[in-house]
Amino acid sequence: MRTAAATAVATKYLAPDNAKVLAIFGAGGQARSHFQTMNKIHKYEEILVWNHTTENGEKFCKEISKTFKNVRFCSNAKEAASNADVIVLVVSSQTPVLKGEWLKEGVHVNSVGACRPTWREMDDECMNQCELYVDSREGALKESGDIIMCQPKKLINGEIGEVIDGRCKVDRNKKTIFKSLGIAAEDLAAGHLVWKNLGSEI
Ligand SMILES: NC(=O)C1=CN([C@@H]2O[C@H](COP(=O)(O)OP(=O)(O)OC[C@H]3O[C@@H](n4cnc5c(N)ncnc54)[C@H](OP(=O)(O)O)[C@@H]3O)[C@@H](O)[C@H]2O)C=CC1
Ligand SMILES: O=C(O)C1=NCCCC1
Repeated sequence: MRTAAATAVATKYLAPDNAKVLAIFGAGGQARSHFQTMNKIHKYEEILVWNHTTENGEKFCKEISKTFKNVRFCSNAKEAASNADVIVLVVSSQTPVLKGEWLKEGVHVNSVGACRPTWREMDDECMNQCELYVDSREGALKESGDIIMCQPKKLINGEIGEVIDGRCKVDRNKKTIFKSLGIAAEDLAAGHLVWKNLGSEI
């Protein structure tokens, strides 16, 4: 849940205000926790789901349709991506599942998978079309295959903490990526919340 909460915070600061369509790529544990947190940031009118196996994608859609009616499985990744204002990539892929040629103007992409230096989930065109924000510069330059392998070399616009505290200005009309790898501050914040809510139980 702390990973999905971090994505939701990044989306609050980077996505267009009037985001109406959310695309989720993937149908595993992270897809489920992201479905819960992303709905707290925008009132989406439609959710599009793409997964590399149709069976698991349709199962995930059926599950979330109990609480969100307008959800649709797309067997074609381009269809999901090209209609979305916000995209969440939560796949265990080693090669790109998202192409830059599919992206809408102003789209915000949350890249949560591809957490190893040799793994990709976005192609070079996607990387090069977007302004790039990360949770940690140090982590991103060591762990993100999408950043390490991108040609030409991709510059990082800022850390999300710098956006939140005002040191880094964002143009929400531009296409943006938040590259998430997970940082200790997220674990500390999650642990603190658990501790606070345990109250007199401990
Ligand atoms: N940034 C961060 O802080 C964190 C990142 N992660 C990363 O997020 C990703 C998803 O995690 P999680 O949901 O827990 O994992 P799950 O195993 O629960 O789900 C993985 C998803 O990826 C799909 N998938 C598997 N192989 C491929 C492939 N080759 N191409 C495209 N899709 C594929 C699976 O489809 P199917 O089941 O149908 O095969 C499934 O939808 C992982 O890469 C994980 O490392 C996880 C936690 C924190
Ligand atoms: O922060 C985490 O937790 C993880 N980050 C990337 C790989 C999976 C777990």
